[in-house]
Amino acid sequence: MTQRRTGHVILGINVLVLGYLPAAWQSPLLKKDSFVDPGYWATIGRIAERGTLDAIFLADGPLLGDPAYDANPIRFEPTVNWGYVASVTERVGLVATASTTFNDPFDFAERLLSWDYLSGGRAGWNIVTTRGATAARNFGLPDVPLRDDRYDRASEFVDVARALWESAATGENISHHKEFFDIEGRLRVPPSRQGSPVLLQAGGSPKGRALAGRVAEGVFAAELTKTKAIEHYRLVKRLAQDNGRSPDEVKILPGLLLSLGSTEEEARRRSDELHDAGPAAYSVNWLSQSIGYDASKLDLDERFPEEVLAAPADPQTFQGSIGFRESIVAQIRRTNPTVREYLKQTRYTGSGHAGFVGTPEQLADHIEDWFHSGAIDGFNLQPDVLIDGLAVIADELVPILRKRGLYRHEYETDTLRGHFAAASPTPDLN
Ligand SMILES: Cc1cc2nc3c(=O)[nH]c(=O)nc-3n(C[C@H](O)[C@H](O)[C@H](O)COP(=O)(O)O)c2cc1C
Repeated sequence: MTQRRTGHVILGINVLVLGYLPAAWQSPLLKKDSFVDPGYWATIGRIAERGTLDAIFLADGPLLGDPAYDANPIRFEPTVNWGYVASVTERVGLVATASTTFNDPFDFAERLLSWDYLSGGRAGWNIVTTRGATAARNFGLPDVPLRDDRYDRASEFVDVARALWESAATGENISHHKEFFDIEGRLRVPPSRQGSPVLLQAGGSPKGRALAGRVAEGVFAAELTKTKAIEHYRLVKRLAQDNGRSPDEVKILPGLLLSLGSTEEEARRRSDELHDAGPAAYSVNWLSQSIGYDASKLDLDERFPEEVLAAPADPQTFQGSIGFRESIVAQIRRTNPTVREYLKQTRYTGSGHAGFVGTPEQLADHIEDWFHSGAIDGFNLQPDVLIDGLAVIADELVPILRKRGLYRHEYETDTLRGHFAAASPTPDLN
């Protein structure tokens, strides 16, 4: 697909609190308590809005993260965090990740619609099913339910939430009696300016993609190569069509890890310095939990054994994300590195998500290429250190994209759903 597309890309920021690299907290621009400082969060919201960005995201799980592979183990609950940021911004969309495994749909639908209403119709929900026993133990379970069961509940959960949001508009009770939930009633909250929150989805297993095709208006994806990204882009858009929807109704937004500098050398130096300032075992631990194999047992100077790359012994009980795992394994198979080479490589190309190290001009080239190749509708950008990385996006990348006709000059709408609808339509899928 090489046709030139009309319209503009979508730009989201997965904030990851202080940034995606574990050394982000060492930035001289931060205070020791920035991650919980309302002033920090107001600044992030305002910089995003200065760049007329579409949305800021918060990835999340209901647990204290493990610093061995989680750069930001402590976070506020996302809807509350964004509720505060909504009060100091006007246009930027705000996306909160929340679990369908560990929430109650009535309570959650009411909380989300309340927040959506109060933000002026800027709320989005990133639907996830949560991985890992640590989260499960916070809810009285020894481990999370099996993946397919989690997605069955997710599917019904989303149906209930949507029906309840509908009830806010019609004033009629819903009567839902199915496998997971029994609900007779309606919400007391009024519909928001955009009707109800925008639905996003993250998770690339077959059931994850099926859910996206059926209900999601945006997908937060993990793509390491353009070829795979194009394949998955077309797959999810087709799934939407199979559900009687227009492919435009679901926007595909892979994550992209960023280290930016005013020259390529400066960007590489920044990336190297930040990586070197983080815990030595971080990338090995990250890889281990992402592929479901203890990578510290691998010989650093050997290539990855086939048994590590083959499908996880049991995809149902494998704790990580199938979507992430697939994209990492595809990358390893493509470049066939030793373990040491892979860990070095991922400094610049990303681990799970693709990575980009370079200048804002080069980043604009990359976005333009993937956009016109039909691989993305936009990116969910993930700066190494958020506070200055975000400023470079707003003040340097965005003006370049504008000059190239790839981004709008001002907000065209004031709701998140409006921002998505105003972006580029899907190119011809045939
Ligand atoms: C790009 C991407 C981002 C994700 N972000 C989160 C997240 O923030 N919180 C979470 O619980 N799960 C997240 N997940 C999805 C989970 O890992 C998911 O809850 C579950 O394990 C199923 O994922 P799967 O369909 O890829 O196997 C993400 C998945 C992908 C591919």
